[in-house]
Amino acid sequence: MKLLVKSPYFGRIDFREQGREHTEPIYLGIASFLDDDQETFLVYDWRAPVSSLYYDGAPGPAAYQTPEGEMFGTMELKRQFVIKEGKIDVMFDTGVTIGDELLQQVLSHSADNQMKSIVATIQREQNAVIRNDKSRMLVVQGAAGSGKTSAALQRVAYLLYKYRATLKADQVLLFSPNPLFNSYVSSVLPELGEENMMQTTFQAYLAHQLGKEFELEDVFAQMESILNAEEGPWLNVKKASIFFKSSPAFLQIISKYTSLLEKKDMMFREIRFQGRLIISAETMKKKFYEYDPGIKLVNRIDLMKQWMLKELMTFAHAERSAAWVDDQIELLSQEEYQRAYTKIRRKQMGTKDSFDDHELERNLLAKMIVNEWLKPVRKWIKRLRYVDVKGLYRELFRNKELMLTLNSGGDLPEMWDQIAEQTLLELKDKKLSYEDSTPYLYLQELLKGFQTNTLIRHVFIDEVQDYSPFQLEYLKRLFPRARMTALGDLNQGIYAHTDVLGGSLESLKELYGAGETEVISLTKSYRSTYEIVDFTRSMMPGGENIVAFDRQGDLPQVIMESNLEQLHGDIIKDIQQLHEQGYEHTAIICKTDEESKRVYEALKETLPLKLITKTTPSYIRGTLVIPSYLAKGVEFDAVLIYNGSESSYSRESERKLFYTVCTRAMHLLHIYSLGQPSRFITDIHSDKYTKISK
Ligand SMILES: Nc1ncnc2c1ncn2[C@@H]1O[C@H](COP(=O)(O)OP(=O)(O)OP(=O)(O)O)[C@@H](O)[C@H]1O
Repeated sequence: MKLLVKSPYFGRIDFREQGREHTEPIYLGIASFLDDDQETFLVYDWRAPVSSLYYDGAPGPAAYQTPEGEMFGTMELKRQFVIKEGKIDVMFDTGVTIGDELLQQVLSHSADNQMKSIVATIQREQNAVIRNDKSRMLVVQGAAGSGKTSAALQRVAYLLYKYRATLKADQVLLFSPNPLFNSYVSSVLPELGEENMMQTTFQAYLAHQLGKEFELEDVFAQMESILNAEEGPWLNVKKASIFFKSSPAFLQIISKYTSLLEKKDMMFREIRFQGRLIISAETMKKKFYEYDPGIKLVNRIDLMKQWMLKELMTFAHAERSAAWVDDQIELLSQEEYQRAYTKIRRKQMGTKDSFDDHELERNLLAKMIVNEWLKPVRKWIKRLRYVDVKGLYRELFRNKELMLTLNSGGDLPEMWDQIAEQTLLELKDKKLSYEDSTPYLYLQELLKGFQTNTLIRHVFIDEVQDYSPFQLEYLKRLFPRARMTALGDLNQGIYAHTDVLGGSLESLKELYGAGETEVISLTKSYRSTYEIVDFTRSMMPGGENIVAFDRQGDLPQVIMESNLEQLHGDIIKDIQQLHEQGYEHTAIICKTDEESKRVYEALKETLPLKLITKTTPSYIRGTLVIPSYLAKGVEFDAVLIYNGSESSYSRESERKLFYTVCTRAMHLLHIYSLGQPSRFITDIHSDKYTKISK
């Protein structure tokens, strides 16, 4: 209710139902508002069935879906309002779906460090994304700035409204590209009067599962090492390794591997206590293969747990008479002894044992001490740590024959020996690279049982092009009861593994099957001015399909600098001018974290800069210095590319990265270049940008 005080509604449609004389004015707002009679709607929630008329239809014959079926009639008026502090600011009558005037107004505003809701100006194709609730998997492929994230968030609000009796905000989970992005989008749902959905990153999930055992490389560290690497053997091996380990083929290999392990070659970790062997790996292996081969691998491993706990009990029993136990009893302080005494008495209550007998007392204390000392071992067994996942994963890279068999005789990557060597070295150091983390986790779960989450009903994956097929398959298994909404843009696939998606998000259909998947394309770009979209789309093959929203601005500038001092001087002047012109939320986008830090250090005395790193908790309003890959998903009034030179952006694999950073600009794009500009720029027709040589 409070939400409506300042701005009670943003739209009005006059609708006459078929066969009726009376035309009803329908006001739309971010929530419903009823008259005192509690029956008459004065304002309809934007998510109500009738509200879809506003988003989908133009004046004339119109229809909308109701739970009882389709309602036909005529829309006689469609009006848009901007109401601020309870006063009508502007008002338009529109003929087309949603008039461009209001959108023009909204899009000309300044950028912010937090995303805004778009309910007043949702476009028809975005509405289709928001209200889609039929398919198990909804794939949204959309150009940069086409409103994918916006549509996703309004969709969450829509689902929470439509299924309010059964769906709660904590049953909806959004996977964001990075933790910063979580903060960027976290204001939208509260602005719409809804509780926020759960948010996480894939990295956070990996860290939760594997972070204790390994030093994990995160995706940003992987990116940083690739971007900073010189062309050469290391880079080639790394790329080949990423490509292979992210592919569906490797997923198959791991599945086959576990089938093979059902028959032979399982590996276990022996159990020792105080340096003494309790159960050897060989004994465990023997036991494992003694179970009925018809029993599934995971279940056999679980059966082993019971057996091992029993073995441990036998061991514990015998251990009570060991000399070290007597030593420990001697070492008990008066206080500990008293505590033990009370504890044992409590346990012994009602039995005939008493603490009066000296031998019995010793036995009871011994039992307690041994149990206490063996607690970690018991926990270790209960957590199935005896399964040697690391050894088994290592084996895949140590044993080429095995790998070839699992790959069904297919070719391994050309640089297999180097890939294997590199992987083994890292494992030895207890390190797990980003490309190994999901496969490793997958193997672990196949062996120990999948930890599924059945609470979550809707999973949203933003920037889905940044996930490997392997990771997506993994998420599908992790959330067996959830529907999935995947939003992405292949042109922004900036990570090395993203090529694996094979050039089309259509391949995502394979995840749940074409019958259960719907793909919606958003081709119109709203974020940037016409000039910026026209420039950036020229960088990408197929970019001509991106439609620019007609909001005029300056041509992008490409400023060629001959030395560092001059570059820095011009950037300082530029930022100062932008501030004077009222552009407050701007970014100097660098290629890497390393470069960002250098630029920040060089300019921070003169400019009020904020450095963004992967550990920064939230985006701040102001002038940011930010590495390319952390600028994903967000936007700025003006973007200054720190060095868009040929020496900095020349690898074909960096084209998408360059495109992604340039598309972060809403109103102005200034690309600085130390020396010759990147080929990604010079390939573009020169009338699409202003070239300035300093
Ligand atoms: N219908 C709309 N009405 C008003 N603003 C909109 C609309 N659609 C998109 N926008 C604006 O366009 C900008 C880009 O939207 P959004 O970030 O959702 O796009 P995206 O497709 O996720 O972009 P990218 O893939 O480049 O990160 C935002 O400022 C958003 O508010």
